[in-house]
Amino acid sequence: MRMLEVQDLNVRYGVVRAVLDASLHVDEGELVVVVGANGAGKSSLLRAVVGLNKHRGQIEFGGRQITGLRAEQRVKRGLTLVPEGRHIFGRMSVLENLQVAHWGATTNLAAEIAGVFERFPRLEERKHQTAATLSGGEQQMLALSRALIRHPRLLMLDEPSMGLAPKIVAQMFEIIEEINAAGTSVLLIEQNARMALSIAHRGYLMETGTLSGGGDARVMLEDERLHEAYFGKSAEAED
Ligand SMILES: Nc1ncnc2c1ncn2[C@@H]1O[C@H](COP(=O)(O)OP(=O)(O)OP(=O)(O)O)[C@@H](O)[C@H]1O
Repeated sequence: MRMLEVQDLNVRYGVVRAVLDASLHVDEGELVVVVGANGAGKSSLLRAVVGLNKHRGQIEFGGRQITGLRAEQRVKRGLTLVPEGRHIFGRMSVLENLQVAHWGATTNLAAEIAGVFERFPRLEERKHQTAATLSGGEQQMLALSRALIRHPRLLMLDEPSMGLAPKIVAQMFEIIEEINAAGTSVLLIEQNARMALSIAHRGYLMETGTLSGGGDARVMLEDERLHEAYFGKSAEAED
């Protein structure tokens, strides 16, 4: 079943056309990645899908049009974005961040928090620590947990590897793969193209606002044309 279907999406900021007629889809259970350079329009695409950017085009989620819905209505339907820069509440503790993320949900808070701590024991050790004092990797775990505590149907992640050490990046990708294997559909946006494609089912390439590809991620990994432009940096990081 189609989880997300985006057709002819356009985002512009004044005269800057950040996303040009972009079409993509994510099927239920899929892990799909959009790779591309800095400024290619990847964040603008995700922000439009969740309703944070003005946009033109069609967006269907779970078989229903969501194009006219506001961001909070889209989130209620199960669409969640973990934005670049993480967006956690720095002055609140880990526990408080999780409590706030759960507001309005009908599930049992204690059970949900226990679930988070089972997945991320590191967060339990630091549950009373102020979020701003966590390491980059721990902050990313907290941001992910804040999204997962609401059991999204589609988890969208904007550059989860940003600013993290290579070892932590590898852990983060493992966690994303696990979340997807446990049944959550994932749309991931990454500059770390090699690693992202190595965990994805399918991949798209974004270049100056234009989206292409959409095929098997393993085939993209072997595509010579992508090697020089997009895999160099991640190859260095692995050395
Ligand atoms: N609020 C804004 N106002 C004006 N221009 C913007 C705004 N946000 C983004 N842009 C421009 O739109 C283009 C796409 O930016 P976007 O952040 O979507 O790219 P990206 O692929 O996510 O890049 P990065 O990985 O650097 O975040 C860029 O040229 C950027 O300068």
